[in-house]
Formats: sequence, structure tokens, C-alpha cells
Amino acid sequence: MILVTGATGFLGKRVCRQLAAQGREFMRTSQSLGLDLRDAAATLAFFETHRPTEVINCAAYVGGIQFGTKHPAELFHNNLLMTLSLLAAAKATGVARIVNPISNCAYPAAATLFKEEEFWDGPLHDSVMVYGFVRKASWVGAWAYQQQYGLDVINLILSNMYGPEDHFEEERSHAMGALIMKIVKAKRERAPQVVVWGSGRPVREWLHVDDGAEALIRGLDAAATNQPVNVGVAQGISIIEMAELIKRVVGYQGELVLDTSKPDGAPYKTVDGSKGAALLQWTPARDFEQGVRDTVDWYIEHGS
Ligand SMILES: NC(=O)C1=CN([C@@H]2O[C@H](COP(=O)(O)OP(=O)(O)OC[C@H]3O[C@@H](n4cnc5c(N)ncnc54)[C@H](OP(=O)(O)O)[C@@H]3O)[C@@H](O)[C@H]2O)C=CC1
Ligand SMILES: C[C@H]1O[C@H](OP(=O)(O)OP(=O)(O)OC[C@H]2O[C@@H](n3cnc4c(=O)[nH]c(N)nc43)[C@H](O)[C@@H]2O)[C@@H](O)[C@@H](O)C1=O
Repeated sequence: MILVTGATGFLGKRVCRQLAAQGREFMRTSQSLGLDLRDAAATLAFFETHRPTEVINCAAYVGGIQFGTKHPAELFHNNLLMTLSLLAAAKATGVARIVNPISNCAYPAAATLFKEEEFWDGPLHDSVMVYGFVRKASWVGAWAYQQQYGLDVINLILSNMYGPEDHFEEERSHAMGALIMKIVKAKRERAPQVVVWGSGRPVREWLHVDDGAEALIRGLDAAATNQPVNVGVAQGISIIEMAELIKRVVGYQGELVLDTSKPDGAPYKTVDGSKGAALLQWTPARDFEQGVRDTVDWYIEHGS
């Protein structure tokens, strides 16, 4: 039986939808569903009771750039505890595979096109030092459990994701969700301006959440590897170009104004996904502009 942790989150919900559509049996858990993964004893008891054979680990304490700045100690504490509990419970109950997503912010700040062999080649960007570190630590933990106990964990490094059921909030959201929310509201309220944080120059690669979910599900059956593997297509867009695209899709006539008092974060984040594409036999199925349209439509219907 597959267990999806973090099943109520953005990625977890879409993984569950795809598993259901494929007719695969799975269980869901999350903090609000009753299992706090920071609690090692509760996590072990859950695994002993339900005996999952595979885990897709979508649980995390995470948010966009401002969330990371406001909650660094909680990011450190909560995510490390979750990783420790999960690995220990999986080892104790003989889980056959864990699929573990790692955020692209685990890559060095100075890198532009992220390649697996450069994963350790420099310091993380200050804005994501804590979250990038705890995700890196989840790979180190997986490696340690693999070395000592033979635990099979596949670690997939995903680009920034977007899509239906994302978070569309000022503080918590990543840039795409936040800007869709702001621009849709500005159009509705006939506001003359929308504030875009930072210089607008940072480049991000955007992965549709359903393409990311598909990659994770493929990770259940892929050949084992104890090295982190990228998922992406090496195509980025600047934040201001992305905001202009959202503006066009929404049909907003006002002005985009940069607030340079807000942080830019890492200047460039795109990934060389060639290893992941080969390992998972995966290519993204969703066109970026269509994906943005679908996300805007979802937000207008459900989120606002
Ligand atoms: N979103 C993105 O752009 C990207 C995400 N990723 C990775 O994907 C993973 C999921 O991210 P995302 O879906 O965006 O995150 P969300 O914040 O949307 O979801 C987090 C999930 O984790 C659960 N959770 C949080 N704390 C605990 C806890 N103490 N015990 C049990 N469950 C807990 C939440 O449960 P509840 O709702 O019940 O509180 C929720 O289901 C993360 O590892 C992230 O780094 C990687 C690249 C990009
Ligand atoms: C995937 C990874 O992603 C995160 O890192 P990030 O990519 O830097 O985060 P972001 O999406 O929040 O911002 C991207 C860029 O966009 C700009 N920007 C403009 N206007 C808004 C805006 O309104 N909101 C936000 N959040 N950003 C904005 C913002 O100033 C920055 O230049 C990690 O926190 C980490 O949590 C993580 O997992």
C-alpha cells in the first residue's frame, strides 16, 4: 500500500488525485488528518498499524520567500524532526521505497543551470539557507539509512511548482500563486497598480504541479539510486515576464510596480533534468502558458 504524507498540501493533493485516477490503492496522512510527523513515536505507531510498503513524502513545513524569512527556526525544527521520524519508522517497518521531493533551493546560490554533480558546490542563498539545508539534510539522512540499513529512498529535486490548488496568499505563497491572487483581485477591484516584489529580474523555472506529481509517482517504480535526481527542463522565465504573462491572461489593464525593498532571493533557478527524464521516462505534459491559464481559472472559480 502506498502512503502519501502531506496529502492535504499542494503537491500531496495532486499526487493523490493522480494515484486515484490510475486506480492505485493508497492511504493519506497529514498533520490535520491526525499524524504529526514531528512525533517519532506517533509516526512509528502509524507505520506499525498501517504497514505502508511505499511512501510518497509530500509533508513539509514550507512557503515562499517571505515565509522562509519569517519562520526560519520553525523551518529548521519542524522539517528536521519530520525527516528523522519518517526515516526511522520506514526502516523499522520495512518500507520498500520512499519517494522524497527536494526543493531546487537546495542548490548552491551561485549556480545557474542546476546539475546533480554540482549539488554540493557552494553555499545556499541566504533567503533559502534554512529550507535548502533541511531538504539537503533529508537526502543525507536517506543516504545514511541506505548505507546502514539498505533503505531505498529516491530523492527528486523539483523546480518551483504552480497549478490548481496552490496557495494563493500574500505571505505563504510562492511567486506564481501570490501574483495570480494579486492580479485577479486588482482587476476585480479596479486597482491601478499591482506590486511585484524585488527587481523582477530573478529567473525561475516553473513546473506544473501535475507534471511534478507524475514524476513522483514514476519514482515508485524507477531504478534505485541513492543520488539526488533533477526533474525539470532547463527553461526559466524572469519574475517580471511571468507577472506580465499573468496580467495578459487575467486581462488586467493596470500597472505592475516593482517593490525593491522586498527580497529577490536566488538570482537564477533552472534545472538540467536530463538524468531525471531518463530515470523516470518523464517529460512534462503541460504547456506553460496553458498551465498559467488553467491556474488562473482555478483560482477565479475556487480560490477567491
Ligand atoms: N510548492 C513548490 O513550489 C515546491 C515544493 N517542493 C516540495 O514538495 C513538498 C510539498 O510541498 P507543498 O505541497 O508545496 O507544501 P504544502 O505546504 O502545500 O503542504 C505541506 C503538507 O505537509 C503537511 N505537514 C506539515 N507539517 C506537518 C507535520 N508536522 N506532520 C505531518 N504533516 C505535516 C501539511 O499538513 P496539514 O495540511 O495537515 O497541515 C500538508 O499536507 C515539500 O517537500 C517541498 O519542498 C519542491 C519544489 C517546489
Ligand atoms: C521552491 C522554493 O522556492 C522558494 O524560493 P523562491 O523561488 O525565491 O521563492 P518565491 O517563489 O517566493 O519568490 C520568487 C521570486 O518572486 C518574487 N516575487 C515577486 N512578487 C512576489 C510575491 O508577491 N510573492 C512572492 N512569494 N514572491 C514574489 C520574489 O521577490 C522572488 O524574487 C523558497 O522560499 C522555498 O520555499 C522553496 O521551496
